[in-house]
This record gives sequence, C-alpha cells and structure tokens, in this order.
Amino acid sequence: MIFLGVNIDHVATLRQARGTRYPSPIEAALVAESAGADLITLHLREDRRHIQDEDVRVMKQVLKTRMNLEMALTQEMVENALAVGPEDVCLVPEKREELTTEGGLDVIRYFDSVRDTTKVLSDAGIRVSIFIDADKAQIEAARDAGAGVIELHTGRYADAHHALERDAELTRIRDAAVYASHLGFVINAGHGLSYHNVKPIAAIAEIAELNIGHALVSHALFVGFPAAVREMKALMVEGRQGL
Ligand SMILES: CC(=O)[C@@H](O)[C@H](O)COP(=O)(O)O
Ligand SMILES: NCC(=O)COP(=O)(O)O
Repeated sequence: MIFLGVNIDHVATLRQARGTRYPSPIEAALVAESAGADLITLHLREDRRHIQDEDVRVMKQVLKTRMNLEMALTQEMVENALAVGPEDVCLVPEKREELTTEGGLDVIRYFDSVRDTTKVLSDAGIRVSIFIDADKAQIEAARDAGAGVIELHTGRYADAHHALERDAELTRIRDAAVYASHLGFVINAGHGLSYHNVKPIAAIAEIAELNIGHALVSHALFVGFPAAVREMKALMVEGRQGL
C-alpha cells in the first residue's frame, strides 16, 4: 500500500498570477480526493506566494481525507496550525528568494526549535513530519526532536541529469528509508516527483506516502485533474509491485 498526497499549491500559483478567484485550490482538492488522492498537501508559505490563509481555513472544513500542512518553523505558522488543526504538519525550510524548496530542514542546526515546535503541535493532536534530506544524522536528529514521521526530500533525485547521479540519489533515499524504518519512523517522500521518475521511489517498500504537486498540476492542464491523479496513482502502484 502506498498513499498519494496531492499537493494543490500550484493551482493557487495560477490564481495568484492574476489575482482572480479562479482556479480554486479547494475545488482541485475535492476533485483530487474523488479521483483517489489519499490526502491533500498544501504549503502555506510565509510570503503567501500561492496558498492563502483563507484556503487553509476553508479547506480544513471541506476535506474528506486529511490535510498535510507544510509550513516553516515560525511562531506565526505554529499559531496558524494550532488554529486550523490539520491532521498532519510537515515542517519545511523556507527562503524567501528561493524558486522552490531547495533541500531538507537542517534539524541539527535548528534542533531546539524543531523539538519545541514538534512538542507543541503533537500535544495539540497534530502528527508532525519533518522534511529532511536522506541523511542519517538528520534522521537521528528528527528522532531526538520527537518526530514520528519524516518526509525524504527527493528533489536531488528528480533533478539529476545523468543516470549515475540519479541512481546514487535513489540509493541514498532507499538506504535512508531503511535506516529510518529501523528507528520506527513513518516515512514519506516528495519533491519534484513526476510521471517519469516516480516508479523507482514508489518501489521502496518502507515509504508510506508520496506528496506530489507540480508535475501533477502541470499534467492536469492536458488530461484534466481526475485523470492526472489516477495516472499518478496507477504508476505508484505499479512501482510498488515492481512492474
Ligand atoms: C515542501 C515542498 O516540497 C512543497 O511545498 C513544494 O515546495 C511546493 O512548491 P513550491 O516550492 O513552489 O512552493
Ligand atoms: N513535499 C513535496 C510536495 O508536497 C510536492 O512537491 P512538488 O511535487 O510540487 O515538487
């Protein structure tokens, strides 16, 4: 079994480009759920470049599956999460000037803050995941910070230009997943996953869930949102079955 978290950020990116009321990320989330998404992921960035506070609030009321709210490690975001009450929070690093999330959260560097935030959110009944690179020391720090879930950053694997580099990244992710599973983590993965590169990641038996947005929303322009979700899920299941 492998779950698909559909990230609907880039439906909001299109809306924000014109300041219109459409396309609606909430409608996209509901369509994705009907098409087989197991959960909905959204990233409320500090600069509000795509998802807005109102999207998060309304979405929480209408989702039938569960909400995985990605957010930076700030007091403002913690207060937001406590007010909205998503099922899951994924702590991610953020830089204002970045095009997209460039790497995992450095749990070692921000250890005290990660530990304290994890405790506050966990005490409120929110499951906390930490978005990290496939690195043993970061996995151990996530354990020490009290997290039960990690999401392995697959961006470097997705961006690899050569087979050797891609295979090395895949091995790194696989080894990290095996190590984290021995430590008792629930292991998710995501970033930059597409219809062309998802199967080898889905084949890693220790991975419970993949969060996929940009490629899926892009594909939906041509085949429609339900078909884009169904195709992605079918590939994930094939990958898991070794097909
Ligand atoms: C943390 C993560 O991987 C997603 O939130 C992704 O980053 C969304 O897209 P943007 O990076 O463009 O906000
Ligand atoms: N955490 C990764 C995510 O939600 C989706 O990332 P992407 O597929 O938009 O790169």
